[in-house]
Amino acid sequence: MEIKVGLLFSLTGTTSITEIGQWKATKYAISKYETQVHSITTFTRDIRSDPAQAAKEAEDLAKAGIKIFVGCYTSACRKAVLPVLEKYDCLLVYPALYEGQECHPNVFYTGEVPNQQVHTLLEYGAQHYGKRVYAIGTDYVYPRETNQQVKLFLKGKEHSLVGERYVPFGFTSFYEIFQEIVEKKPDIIFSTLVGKSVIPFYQMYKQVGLDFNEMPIFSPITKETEVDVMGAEFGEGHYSSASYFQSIPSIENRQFVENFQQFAGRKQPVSSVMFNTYLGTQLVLDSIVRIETEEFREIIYHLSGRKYNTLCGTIVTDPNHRHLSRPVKIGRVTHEGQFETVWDSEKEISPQPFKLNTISERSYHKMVLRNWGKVSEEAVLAVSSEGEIVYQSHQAAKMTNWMEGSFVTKEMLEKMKRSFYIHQYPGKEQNLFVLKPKLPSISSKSPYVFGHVKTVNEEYQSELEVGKIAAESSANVLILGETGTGKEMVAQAIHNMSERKNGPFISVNTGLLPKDLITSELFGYVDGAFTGARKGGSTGKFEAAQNGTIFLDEIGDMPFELQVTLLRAIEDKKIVRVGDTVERPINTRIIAATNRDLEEEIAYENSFRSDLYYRLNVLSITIPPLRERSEDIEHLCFEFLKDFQKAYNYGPGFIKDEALQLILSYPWPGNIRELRNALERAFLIARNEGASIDMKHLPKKVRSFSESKVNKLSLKEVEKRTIEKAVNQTCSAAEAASILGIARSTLYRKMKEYSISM
Ligand SMILES: Nc1ncnc2c1ncn2[C@@H]1O[C@H](COP(=O)(O)OP(=O)(O)OP(=O)(O)O)[C@@H](O)[C@H]1O
Repeated sequence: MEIKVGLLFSLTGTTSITEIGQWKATKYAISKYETQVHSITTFTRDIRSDPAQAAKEAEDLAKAGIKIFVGCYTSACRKAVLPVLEKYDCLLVYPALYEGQECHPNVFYTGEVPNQQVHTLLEYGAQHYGKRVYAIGTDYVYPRETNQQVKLFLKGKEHSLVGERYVPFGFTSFYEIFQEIVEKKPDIIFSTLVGKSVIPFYQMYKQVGLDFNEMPIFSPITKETEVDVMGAEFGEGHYSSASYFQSIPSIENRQFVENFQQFAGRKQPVSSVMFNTYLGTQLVLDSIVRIETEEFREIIYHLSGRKYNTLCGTIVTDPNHRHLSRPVKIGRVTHEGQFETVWDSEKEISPQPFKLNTISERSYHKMVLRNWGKVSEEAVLAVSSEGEIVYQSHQAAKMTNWMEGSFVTKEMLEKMKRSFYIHQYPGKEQNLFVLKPKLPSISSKSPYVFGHVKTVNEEYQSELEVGKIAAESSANVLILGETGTGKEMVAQAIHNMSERKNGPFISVNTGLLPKDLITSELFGYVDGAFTGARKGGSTGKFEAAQNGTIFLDEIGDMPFELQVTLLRAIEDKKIVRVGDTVERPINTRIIAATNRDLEEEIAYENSFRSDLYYRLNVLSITIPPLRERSEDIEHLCFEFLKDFQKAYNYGPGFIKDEALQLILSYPWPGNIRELRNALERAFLIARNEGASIDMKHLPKKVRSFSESKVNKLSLKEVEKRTIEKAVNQTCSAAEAASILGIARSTLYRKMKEYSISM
């Protein structure tokens, strides 16, 4: 008899580390039949961890007359080939542990289902480590579905899920997740990560200093193959469960491992996923040979209810849903990278692929929600009619700290209403909530006041404490902050609160002055000092600020060669007018400001004198940009509205909720100045209409911001890649900066931001 078998495995792609071993196991099982009278031809297709590729390859082979398939490790790939199996009357041996919830007539399932593998693991974890579980998984069907069952299981046992995170296929940067794990202090970590993400996850576990004796990882997936790739030192002490481990000490198993490694390569680890693949292939080939047909219904019928003695004990094919009853073991990784059995069911555990009272049955349009939640920065929450949280977008989880699967109590709802603006979209089976954080209202938290500057932001408040110290002394002050953050207002407040308050406050923007006029503006000049000089000469700003304060704005823009003159004046407390020889004493407090990073300029650009910097920077105040203190936006808006009402006699005193949300989420690159201007414009238009301020009154770039958020993210990505490319192509930062057309200091800053190294 001639048998053709299609092998659908990912020989490349993120899950290839597991699937290559499965592919070898299938070939090994088939090789056993090659000596018999039957000829078996295999057709291998690399499905590249990609469901669409799996469906395409399966269809191509099915069209060519292949009836028997083995493979499709991920549930996404399996689900993608089901229509092909139906259309061409084919059989798939699906040899991976999976989430259950399926009983397809064309599939023979030889992997473990959650009640066999996951529940046993969790039970063992609770008994030996504790009941608080943190779940981390790859973002696709198996982990999400498995965790739904984990939640049901935990709820029934009064255990708790303290964290639940999903990462995309191939994800590698787990640092932030480990920070969360450390914060939440679970007793065990339950991992359903698949593919290449498994390796950095276990490696980083060790690097961040976690202890497997305190908080081990329990994973139904991470087996001998993955431990081999990550290195035994990273796998050691963690747990998995399966029917089969390479370390099963029987003579038969040692023989099997020996023979298989002779076939597949000496170093090939053997895992349960591979054993299940070998077993499934062997059982199906046995049936075909016995009943002499490739007709899938006949094969299934022949397999149903059969009992087999295998290397891991007795296995029975369930006649109803074609999953296997089997014994299950829990193993802990030794320092040699093998599993030491710490628990053994000894008896078979029947498969229960269908959980009762499933959450997913109720989760209407869940996939749509999930996809939306991924691309959107909105905080989206779906709550079933019974009050269960059936879905949270990443943002929502971050904001609420709630868990999927938990129930919203009355208190939680109250708290939600206090903290968020809630847009509710009622559905048939569940309600959708979109949450937007409310800022603490002005009345509930009175702002910190420093002159005319008010803030509820704690970081800014502690900076302004330095302002109070400055007001009580005569020390020079350097104010740092982006344009429009209110540097001049802070300088004015320091002056007004100081003992010089009755003296003048003179503001000079050194950045705006023409280079050849800076000295005469600051220090004055005598008659005939230069062409065009006013008759009788003129006093400069320093003298004008006598007994008061001089505010030197944009000090970072002052030409390098003039900085020394300024330094001398500060050190000697004397000035000489241009064209004069007489030294005049000055009693002026200096407050300087800049939006540039002077330390970087000193270090990398050599465009600012360090001695001047240290003279000016006796006390420094850094004003956070508005995007980092969005809690200040609401009260600023209302202060501005009051100012405008006074200035224009009347006008709107309110901003509609939706417009306020937009204002709160916009990053305000021009800071308070931009906010004030935007609001003044909105005030005037709304005033004309006799209405409150609404979305339509805001400037277009503010209105279009929320739609462009996703693009903005990718712009950042593009920026990162461009810098990486320039850095990789060149040998020095100077060269890379010149290719990019940016200052070297900017390049260093960006490289730091994106963690790029030379
Ligand atoms: N705390 C505040 N409360 C109310 N208005 C403020 C506040 N801070 C700044 N503003 C307003 O924002 C605008 C910009 O402020 P200011 O000129 O002090 O900023 P700046 O940082 O010195 O700007 P630049 O860097 O461009 O010189 C002004 O209209 C000012 O009135």
